[in-house]
Amino acid sequence: MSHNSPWAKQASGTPLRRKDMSPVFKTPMTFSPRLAGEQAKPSPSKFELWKEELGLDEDEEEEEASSGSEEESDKENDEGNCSIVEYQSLKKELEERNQQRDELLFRIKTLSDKNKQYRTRLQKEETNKKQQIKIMRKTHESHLQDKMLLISNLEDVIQEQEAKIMQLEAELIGDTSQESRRPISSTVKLIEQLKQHQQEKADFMGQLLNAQNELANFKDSPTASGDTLKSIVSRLEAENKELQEEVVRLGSMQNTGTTDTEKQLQKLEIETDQLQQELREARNIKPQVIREIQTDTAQIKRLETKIDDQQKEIFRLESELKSRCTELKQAETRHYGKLQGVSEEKSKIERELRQLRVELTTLQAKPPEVVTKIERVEVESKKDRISLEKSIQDNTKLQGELSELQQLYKNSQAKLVHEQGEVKKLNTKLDDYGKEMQLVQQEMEAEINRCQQEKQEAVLRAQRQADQKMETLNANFTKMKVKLSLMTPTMKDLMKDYTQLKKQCENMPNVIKTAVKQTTKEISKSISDISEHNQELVKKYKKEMALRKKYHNELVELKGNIRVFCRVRPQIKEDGSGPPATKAIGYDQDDDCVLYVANKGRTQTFEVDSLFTEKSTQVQVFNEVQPLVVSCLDGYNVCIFAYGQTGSGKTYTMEGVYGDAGINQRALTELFTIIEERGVEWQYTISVSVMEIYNEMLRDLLSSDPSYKMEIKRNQDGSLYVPGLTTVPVSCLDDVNETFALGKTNRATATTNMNEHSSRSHCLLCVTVTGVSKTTGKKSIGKLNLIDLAGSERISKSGAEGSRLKEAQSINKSLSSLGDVIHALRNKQGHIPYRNSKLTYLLQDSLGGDSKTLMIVQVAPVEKNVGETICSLNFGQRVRAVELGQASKKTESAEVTELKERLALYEDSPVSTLGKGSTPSKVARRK
Ligand SMILES: Nc1ncnc2c1ncn2[C@@H]1O[C@H](COP(=O)(O)OP(=O)(O)OP(=O)(O)O)[C@@H](O)[C@H]1O
Repeated sequence: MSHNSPWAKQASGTPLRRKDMSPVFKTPMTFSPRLAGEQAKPSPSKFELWKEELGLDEDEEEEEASSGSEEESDKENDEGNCSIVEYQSLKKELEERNQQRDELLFRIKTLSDKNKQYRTRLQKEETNKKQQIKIMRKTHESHLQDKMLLISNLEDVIQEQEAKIMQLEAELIGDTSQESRRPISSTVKLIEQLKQHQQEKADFMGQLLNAQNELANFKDSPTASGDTLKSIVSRLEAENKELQEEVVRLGSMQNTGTTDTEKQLQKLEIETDQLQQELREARNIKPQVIREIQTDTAQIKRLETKIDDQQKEIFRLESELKSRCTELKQAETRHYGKLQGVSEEKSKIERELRQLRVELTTLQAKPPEVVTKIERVEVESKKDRISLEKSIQDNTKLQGELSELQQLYKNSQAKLVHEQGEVKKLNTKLDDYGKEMQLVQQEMEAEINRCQQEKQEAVLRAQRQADQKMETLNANFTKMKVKLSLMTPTMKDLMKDYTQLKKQCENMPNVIKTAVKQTTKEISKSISDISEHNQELVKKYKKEMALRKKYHNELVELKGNIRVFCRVRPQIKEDGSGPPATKAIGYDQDDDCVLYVANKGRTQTFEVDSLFTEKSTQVQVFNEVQPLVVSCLDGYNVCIFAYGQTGSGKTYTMEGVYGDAGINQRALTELFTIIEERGVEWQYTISVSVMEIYNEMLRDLLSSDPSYKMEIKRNQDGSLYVPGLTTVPVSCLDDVNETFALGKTNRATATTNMNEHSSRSHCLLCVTVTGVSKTTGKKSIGKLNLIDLAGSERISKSGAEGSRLKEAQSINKSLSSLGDVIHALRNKQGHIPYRNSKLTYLLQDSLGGDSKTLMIVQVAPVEKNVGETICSLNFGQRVRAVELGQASKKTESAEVTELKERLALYEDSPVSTLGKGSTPSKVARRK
């Protein structure tokens, strides 16, 4: 953060006023006059400020408030306009300031971009530097490789020297005798060879030192790779070993030489040890160096310090070198001393030699023992000379070594200076970049400071303008206040009104609550009234419905309509499951004679005379048909037949199941009960006959030969009868059950598959009730036909073939004949086609005569039977429209009966018919 920042000022101990800190774009409307240092004045209300901001005309306000003078209003108007103009100019200025601020921000952004560019350049320079270091490292490596080559060359030279030494040794050992002959020349040769060896050794040492320096340099160089360092160290070790061996070898060679050389060798050995020590140190430093290599470029600084260390090391080496030079000088002086000693000895020996020569001459005459002595002395003097020469050679060699070492030192120093120069260059570059950065930063800071100053100035200017604005506003406010004082009486009135209204408003929730309560009460009361009314209406409706039914029944009675009941059987397991087994029949809640059938998304409504749902019991069904059944006791012909598709429950309704009897059994039971009740006045006889129509063949199921085809005949009075039909008198329920059982047995013997057969034939139970009044002798003959029709079935749907097809065709024929008859009756046609089928022909009396007829339409409740259900119900609707005319009782007086009996006897005609009302006790003809 720059020190020019306003926050910096605040921190320095002179706290900034809030006013100074407010942003340029602060709305003057929200500025507090107290903060502006103005005299305390009542602050304008929000409403006034809002008006001011919107620039509402003062004039308008005045017009609304009071009828003030026009002059005053004009003045105010001008002032208002003035303030708007000022406000707009302030706004413009603010916008300009904002633009300036944006420009400044843009400039700051460009500066920061520049800064980024500089940074990237710096990074580039750094990478260049790194590359330079890499290149340097590579050159070092190449240097090292050169050195290695040199070492290998030296090795070759050593080998050559070794060969030479070997030769010399051989010469020394093998040719002692020759040497004795040419003592002086061989000694000189040996000395020369030794000198050569020493020079070579010095060369090696020089090389070794070079290698050592290189190693030291390399050790300090952070750029050398760990692996190469490792290999170089190992190579140097090997070289060192070889050199040591060489030294040992040379030592052994010189073993025969002077003790000075031995000392020299010892010194060299010490040096070698030192070198080894240094090598070990280098090896110890090696991992550290590797770690240093692995660090990043930030270690450049460390490198610098290392360079310093190197310099120190160089100084140390210099001092070491110096000490070695002094040592060498000392050795030289020692050598000179020794040489002097040797020369003195030589002169002494020469002297002695001369003496000895003299002696020799004197002794030449003496025995050969003296000659050999002379020779020995000669040899000894030669040896001394050789050692002297050797020492001189050593000395010159050591001087050569020294000069080489100095040269090497100079070279390494020059290198060091060059590298230091490089580092300095890089440092200066870095300094330059730093300076550049500082300059940029300074520029930026100056820019930021300038911007902040401008900002502050703008804020101050805005502040001043806001103050001015506030002054005008305050003036306006005072004027407004005056106006307000003028307005006070009206305001008071208004306030009164307001308080009254407020009170009213406060009371409003209670008023509303009470009103709501009252209304709720009223509503609930009216609802209860309505529900009561509704209940009453429902009652009335039901009453009406009952009445309607009653009247309808009466009407039906009068008109002789065929009654149509409907029974919906419950769902059974044969219906299956899934969508086809869903229920498709619904009922009306209020009207128990209406049912709905859902078919393909549409609902069809059917009305019947009585409806029995799935829940209806056999008892309920019988209770409904009971009056009809009982009417046969009064001499009426009654016909009840069940119609419907296969499996819709016709047999269940008519015959019932074990333990839950159907209409047939219950009807007879009921008849017996009533007969018993009427037993005082009436004497009744009941006879039954059971028939079936199968494939348009009429069969007597109580006959001994049930397969015999029966015929239907007409009496002279027009009534129908079946000649030879078996009629069985029944007087109790057991008789009835026995008769039914016989009928069933005969039905079973007539076919191999009873069940199939039973559903494929129409079954008729004919009950004849004859009653005679015990008092008047009046006779009544009533007939009750209970018919279980075969199931209607669509051939295409059932896919019937063969005998099944024939059955279906005959059933459909008889049922369609029934339909035709119903159609003709309904349309009151002249000709009714009864004779089209056995069924219609047999039912002629019941359908067309004066009988009471009831059809029970049986339907299955599930979706898959909807088509058949609708067909059956449609048929029921047509049947229901048929008017047969009022049924009449079949009664005759005692005289008529007597006459009839006489006539019968006269005619001697057999009387055992269905239609004639013959005595049921009579046994069938064929029996
Ligand atoms: N109201 C009912 N309650 C209980 N089960 C019933 C009812 N109506 C019919 N069923 C059962 O439905 C099945 C078929 O009934 P039923 O044999 O009476 O039909 P159907 O119309 O006489 O057939 P078909 O024309 O083939 O002779 C039977 O198992 C029967 O017990």
